[in-house]
Amino acid sequence: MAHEMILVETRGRVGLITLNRPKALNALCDQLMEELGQALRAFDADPAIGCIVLTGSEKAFAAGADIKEMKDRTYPAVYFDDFIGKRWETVLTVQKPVIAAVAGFALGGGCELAMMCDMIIAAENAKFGQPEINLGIMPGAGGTQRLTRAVGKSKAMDMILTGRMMDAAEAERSNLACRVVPVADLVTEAVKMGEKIASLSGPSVAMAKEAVNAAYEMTLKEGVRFERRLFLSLFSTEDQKEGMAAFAEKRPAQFRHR
Ligand SMILES: CC(C)(O)CC(=O)SCCNC(=O)CCNC(=O)[C@H](O)C(C)(C)COP(=O)(O)OP(=O)(O)OC[C@H]1O[C@@H](n2cnc3c(N)ncnc32)[C@H](O)[C@@H]1OP(=O)(O)O
Repeated sequence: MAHEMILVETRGRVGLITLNRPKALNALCDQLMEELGQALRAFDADPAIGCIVLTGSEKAFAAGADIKEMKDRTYPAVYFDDFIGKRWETVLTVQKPVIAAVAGFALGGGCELAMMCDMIIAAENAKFGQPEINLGIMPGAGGTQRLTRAVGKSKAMDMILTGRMMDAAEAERSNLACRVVPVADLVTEAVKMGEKIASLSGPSVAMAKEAVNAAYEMTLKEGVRFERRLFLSLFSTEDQKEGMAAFAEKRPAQFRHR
């Protein structure tokens, strides 16, 4: 399907989605979020794709929800439209890993969207923030929860209550980003990481992702039990037989994602 606000391409087994609304710094309007949801669902359903990279421009990953679009909305309108919920959370339903490759501003909903992904690679110029407080609102797409889990209460309070931005080095130090790379290398590095993941067994990658994400929602005991169930179930896959046989035979594994 044709998209106006995102670019969709494939690089080997990696699906690359680029937010492409440069004049508005990739502000996340309803249409953009609909298009993003469609692209994510399509890549998730495509057996030729093993990992997804989501990126923006050099200046902005995304400067948040579209303030001009939402400023005159009423409470009944946002309530009955399930504003945020139904359009924003598709990324959370994707079984394949999603890497956020962030350059420039990742603010408000932009930071929240990046945090909904499975990991964040930051370019050296990345700036993360939850500046909603300056607009007389607060984060509404998971920022108070995911930022707090990532960087801890004190730093999350600092950012959310003052609107202060965090640069890439601080984001890596604070566990918000898994690595920092030069701006010019961002997409190449993210795709390289995506290709590595996509070359591995699809079922084990998807289940490992599910188990790590479960750590946010379960007690340690429940999470370990959940992990054990998934781990044992992988002995029913061809890829487990192939991966272990390849090790024993000292040759590279040929995973078939089943
Ligand atoms: C999801 C929720 C519930 O959590 C809510 C939110 O996300 S609320 C939004 C939170 N984000 C912000 O408050 C950031 C708003 N933007 C800025 O503060 C600045 O634009 C900046 C610091 C990111 C960049 O500043 P600068 O380089 O000076 O560029 P600008 O001239 O300000 O912006 C260029 C152009 O983009 C438009 N723009 C930027 N952000 C948004 C936005 N979030 N929504 C709509 N439009 C946005 C800006 O208006 C400019 O366009 P023109 O007015 O020149 O046409």
